[in-house]
Amino acid sequence: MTTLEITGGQVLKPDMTVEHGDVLVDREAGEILAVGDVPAGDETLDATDGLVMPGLVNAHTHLAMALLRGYADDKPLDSWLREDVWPIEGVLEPDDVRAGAALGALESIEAGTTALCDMYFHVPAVVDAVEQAGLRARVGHGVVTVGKDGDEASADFEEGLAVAREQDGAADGRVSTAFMPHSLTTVDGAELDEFVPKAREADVPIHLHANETRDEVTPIVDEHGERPLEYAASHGLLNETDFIAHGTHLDATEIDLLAETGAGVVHCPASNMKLASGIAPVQELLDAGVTVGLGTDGAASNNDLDVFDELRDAAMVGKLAADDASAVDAAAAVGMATAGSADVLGFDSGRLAEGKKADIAVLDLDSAHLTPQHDLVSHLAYAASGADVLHTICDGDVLMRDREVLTLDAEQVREEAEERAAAAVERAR
Ligand SMILES: N[C@@H](CCSC[C@H]1O[C@@H](n2cnc3c(=O)[nH]cnc32)[C@H](O)[C@@H]1O)C(=O)O
Ligand SMILES: [Zn+2]
Repeated sequence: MTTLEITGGQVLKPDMTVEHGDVLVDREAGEILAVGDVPAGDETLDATDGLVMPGLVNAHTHLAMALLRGYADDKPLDSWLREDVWPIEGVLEPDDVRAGAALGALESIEAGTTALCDMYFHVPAVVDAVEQAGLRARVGHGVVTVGKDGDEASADFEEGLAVAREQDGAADGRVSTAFMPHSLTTVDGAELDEFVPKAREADVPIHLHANETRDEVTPIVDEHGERPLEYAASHGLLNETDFIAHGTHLDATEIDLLAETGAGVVHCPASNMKLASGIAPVQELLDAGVTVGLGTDGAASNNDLDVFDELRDAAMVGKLAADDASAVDAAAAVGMATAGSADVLGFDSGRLAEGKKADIAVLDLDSAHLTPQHDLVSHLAYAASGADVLHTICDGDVLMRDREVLTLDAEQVREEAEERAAAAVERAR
C-alpha cells in the first residue's frame, strides 16, 4: 500500500463543520484511510492555507458540448435543440466527441470536479477521455426516437442498452453506466416498455431529462391525462437507482412520487435560467426527502462546467423559488454539490470520511475574495469559484497539483478542441 497525506489544511467534514486536520489516502484502493490526526503518509500534498473538501460531483452534463460553448445562445430549449444543437451534433464524429469530452474533462479537473454523469453519443470516445483524465463518471448513450422510423428508433434503443452493458466497469471501475432515454417527449412510450425491462436485467440505473420546461409537461398531460412523472412511473421508470435531470416543473404528487420511489433529481439551475425553462422547487424537494444533486448540463447552455457556479446559483434561485432567504442555505447547496450528487449517481464519494472514495479537491484560501474567514461553508456557497482550486485528486490519484493538470496536456486538448469545433461548424453549414 502507498499512502498520500494531504497536510496542513482545514478539512470540510460531512456534517459541514470545518476543522484543522490532514487526510490520509490509500492510493491503490483509492480510498480515504483517516481524517484529522493521521499517521504520516509515504507521499505528501501540501494544503497549507487551503480547504480540503470532497471533489465536486457534476451529476448531469454533456461533456463534449464544450465544443459548442457560445455556438448558440439566447433561445428556449426546443428551438435551441432543433435549430442549432441537433444539426451540428449530427456532423460530430467520434474524434470530435473525444476532443470535446477531453476539453470538458480538463475544465472539470481545473474546477475541482472529480466525478460526473455524462449523457451523449459516441460514448466509447467519452469513456476514452474520462479514462485518460482520471475522473470518475457514470456515462450513457442518449436515446432519441422523434423523427426516426421504427427500425432507426429501435436501433438507437439497442445502442443505448449495448453501451450501458459494455462500458460498465471501464477505466478500472471508475466508469459506470446508465440507460439514458433522452426525455419523455423525445422517446416513444412503446419502445420504453420494451427496453426498460432490459435495462433492469442489465442492472443499470436509468437517467433522463424530465419536466424541464412547461412545453414538456403540457403535451403529456394533454395526451395521457397524467403528470410526466406519473407517466414515467407507468412505463417502469423511477426506481431508487434512477435519476432525472432538471425537474423544473413538478407538482406535489410528483414530488411525493420522487420521495416514495427514492429516484433522484439533478437540479441544473444555470441551464434552467439560461434557457428560461423555469425555477425548480429545490427547497420543497429537500424538505420532502428527495435525493437532490447538482449538474451544469452541457457547456452550450451554461456556459461553463464550474460546479461552484452551480451551487451558488442553486442557493440563489432556491431562495427566489421559495420566496425565503433562508431556503437552500449554504450548507444545503454545498451538500447537494458533493454528497447529494454522489448519492444520486450511486457513488461512494462526496464525503471526507474513512472508507469513502478518495475524490478530493483542495481550495486555495489565500486570496482577497476569501478573506476574512468567518465561515468557510459560506465561502464555498457564495464567494469561491473553480479558479480557486489548487489540487484535484480522484480515486487516490493526483489529477491536478498546484493548478497544473497532470493527466492531460492542457495546451494540446484546447488546441484540438478549437480546431475540431471550427471544422464542425464548417461542415454543419
Ligand atoms: N442519440 C441522440 C443524442 C442524444 S445525447 C443527449 C442530447 O441531449 C441534448 N441536451 C443538452 N442539454 C439539454 C437539455 O437541457 N435538455 C434536453 N436535451 C439537452 C444534447 O444536445 C444531446 O443531443 C441523437 O442522435 O440525437
Ligand atoms: Zn442535459
